[in-house]
Amino acid sequence: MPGIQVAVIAGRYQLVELIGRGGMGEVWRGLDRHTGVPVAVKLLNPLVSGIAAHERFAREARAAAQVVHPNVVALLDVGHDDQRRFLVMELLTGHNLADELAARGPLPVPEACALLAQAAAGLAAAHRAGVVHRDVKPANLHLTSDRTLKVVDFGLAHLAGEAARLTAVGTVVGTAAYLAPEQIEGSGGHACDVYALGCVAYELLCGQPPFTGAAPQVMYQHLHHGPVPPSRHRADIPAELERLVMAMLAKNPSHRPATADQAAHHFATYAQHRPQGEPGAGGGRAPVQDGSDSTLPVLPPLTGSAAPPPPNRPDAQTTVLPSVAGPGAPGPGAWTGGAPSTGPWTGGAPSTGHPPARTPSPPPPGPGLPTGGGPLPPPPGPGIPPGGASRAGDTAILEAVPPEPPAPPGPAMTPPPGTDADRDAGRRQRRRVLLHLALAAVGAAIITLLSALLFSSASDEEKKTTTGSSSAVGAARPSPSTTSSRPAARRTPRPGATPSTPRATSAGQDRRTWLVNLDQAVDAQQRIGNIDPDVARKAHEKIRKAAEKLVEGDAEDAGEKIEELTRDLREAWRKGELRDGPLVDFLARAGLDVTQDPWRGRHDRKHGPR
Ligand SMILES: Nc1ncnc2c1ncn2[C@@H]1O[C@H](COP(=O)(O)OP(=O)(O)OP(=O)(O)O)[C@@H](O)[C@H]1O
Repeated sequence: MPGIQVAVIAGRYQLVELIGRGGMGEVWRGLDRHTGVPVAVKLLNPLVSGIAAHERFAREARAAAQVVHPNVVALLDVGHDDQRRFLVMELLTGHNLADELAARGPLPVPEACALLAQAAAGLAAAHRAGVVHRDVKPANLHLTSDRTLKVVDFGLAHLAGEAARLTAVGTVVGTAAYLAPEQIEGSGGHACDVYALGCVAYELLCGQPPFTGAAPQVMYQHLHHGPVPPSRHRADIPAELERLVMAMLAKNPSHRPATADQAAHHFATYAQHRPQGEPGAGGGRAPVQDGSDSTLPVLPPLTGSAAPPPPNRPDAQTTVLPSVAGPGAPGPGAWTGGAPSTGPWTGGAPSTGHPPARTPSPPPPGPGLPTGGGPLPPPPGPGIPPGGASRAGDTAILEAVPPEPPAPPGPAMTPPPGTDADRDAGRRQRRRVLLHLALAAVGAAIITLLSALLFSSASDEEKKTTTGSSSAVGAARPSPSTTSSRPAARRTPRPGATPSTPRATSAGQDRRTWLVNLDQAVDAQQRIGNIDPDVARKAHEKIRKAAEKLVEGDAEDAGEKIEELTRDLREAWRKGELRDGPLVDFLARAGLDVTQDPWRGRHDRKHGPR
């Protein structure tokens, strides 16, 4: 990492060997000189990290500090040394479950269940401490060399009582393949983690997560499709285990196991399961937890069906995605409250493979509230790798709901046509799509207003001499009809149009969240490589300065910083140092199209885009 000159952090932690690099910095094998104990030291890289990364780092420390459990990585110390923030954790040996899956494919049922029991136990401990992980996926489940599973990476966690969320208005963080429906809609509590663990269970058993494909399609499926029952992938899955996994994947959070402890308890039971005729299959450790449900399920005879070959599993990377609902995760009381009386888990209904009926979506925020919603439907999103469709695990800033439904679901997921229930379901689904589109349109207008607020504070002189970015804000505001068309990115701003300034006065926080979004868009652009590193570094720097100005209460200076940034990026685009990607789209959606010279139209680049 640039800037690391010394091998000892805070006079105590000796850096011995680099273990790996993540999105926020580096993790080193280290030695605590005071105790002689080997440790892992995570260092935030100040050069590549923006304000969102700083928040994420701090959040990881706060969340991990509150959870003490054998199935959760232990946080030992936190601090900063010169300019570098650091975390000290217990040093984990082994590898993560994503690597395990890649090496071995689907795991034997008892072994998968033993691991899932441990993961659920760790998550249950987090939930008891008021922490929701929100990014449960195989890569964040670490398997030590003695087969103890540890939940790691609380960088996206939500902490009880926390007022502000890390994610900006209109975004949801997580990894598309493991996102609960309510998380996609911008809300959710610990049931999100239960759902995500259900996705992991599915993947460990079937070799692929329940939904695959491009990220928008995967999110659409999380919202609207039922998963293919695991027994269609492999024959040796006990029916009760299938029922548990399908229940964890219920669209309605109240139809899932009420606690992660319950799931842990049942997985631990299935870990003891021995298929008939198979002596003592190895299951690894499966600690029985202090779950509230003491009724052990009876394992039924094995079912049998042909197992189709699993398609490619998408890489699962943490993603920043626009949500379709407003900010703020509801407290546990909003969606828990005891075992539900209906639903696939507690109601005793046989697993049919049909998605359970959705409860109404979380109510949209009232007027005036900062609502979410990606401003516009996805062009192929920023996460789309050059020359191909985006995948569920790709880094992306995408609409939560794709403008067009993906390929029709298979027969196991679709109720037979013609019944009243089907027609009702169809009507419900159409209403949901319309609601999502409407929310997306509202989100588009609001994010534009936020940027208008930010930029309208620039001085008149500045407005005259800039390339018209302020003017472009008002001119390029999307209308609701644009929700199903191409983004504003390719629309020419009208020079001279004036931005409209909303009367809302909670603009400080809104501007700040807009900046966080912008900062994340720079990160996302960097990940796909379509920005010169120096341009990216300067962009982060300007955003950070703008954020500082906002904190100081100087919105005008903050606006000037962003105007400068817009000019820099226009120039970078012209020189070929910035190409299509999440940052360009993000700015375009805010009415700041850096691909256009507002006076002459689209720039001619000196160099081709790719
Ligand atoms: N406590 C630990 N002990 C040993 N290795 C660790 C520990 N924590 C993280 N690592 C390893 O260090 C590497 C970097 O981890 P880090 O959490 O920074 O990034 P990541 O999880 O890969 O990405 P991101 O944080 O952006 O999601 C990974 O290979 C991870 O397995």
